[in-house]
Amino acid sequence: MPLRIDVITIFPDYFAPLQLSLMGKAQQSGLVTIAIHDLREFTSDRHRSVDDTPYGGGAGMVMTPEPWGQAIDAVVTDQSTLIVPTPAGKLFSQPVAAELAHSTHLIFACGRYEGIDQRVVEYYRPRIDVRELSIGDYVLAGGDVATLAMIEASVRLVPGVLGNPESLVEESHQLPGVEYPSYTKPPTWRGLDVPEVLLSGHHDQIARWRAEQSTIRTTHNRPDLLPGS
Ligand SMILES: COC(=O)c1cc2cc(CO)sc2[nH]1
Repeated sequence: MPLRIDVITIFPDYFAPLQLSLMGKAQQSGLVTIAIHDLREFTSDRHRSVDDTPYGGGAGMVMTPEPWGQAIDAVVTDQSTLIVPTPAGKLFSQPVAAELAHSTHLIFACGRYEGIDQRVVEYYRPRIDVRELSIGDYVLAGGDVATLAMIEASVRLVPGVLGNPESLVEESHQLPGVEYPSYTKPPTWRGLDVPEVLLSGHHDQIARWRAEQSTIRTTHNRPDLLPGS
């Protein structure tokens, strides 16, 4: 059963990259089908408007609920998971990507402006799985880039998408923390040598060196990922 993804957005062109590279191949292989929908196709006024001023005042504009209701109703089934990217959401992570990779149908509602009228989430929550997700502690101009990131992170975990599942095995056995540094040919580049141990062929010494490098890097860049932190 291929994973189906429907993206609803006012910027369909943002999703052209999904036709490239790994994401493109995943679609050609039939493992994943991705459809992009222009929210304005679901408006009914002459100006195809999608936003209005916020109740309670405040800066910016809020996306009106009806076009979203029409657009989501056009694709939703009882197997759907509705994902709403928002800075206020739970933090997206590799475990969440793995969950999404094993879903049947994902609907991404890409908001812009100050967000989507909250009643859209309230309306679908009793009917299907609804997840408000952020991709990090910063604010983008809309949910489109967040959706691209979540789709890429999830689709690469769909069984069969990655030609070499070996890289997934390494990833999953990754010690808590960040990855060790990688090197390839040439052995010397602009006077800089590849660490000797990597050319030694001593696999247990290489494994030890890589574990040490991972710990050093994690301590320096991501102490929050160290065990017991
Ligand atoms: C890390 O930032 C996000 O995940 C993010 C998602 C969204 C949606 C926006 C407009 O509705 S702004 C924004 N930022």
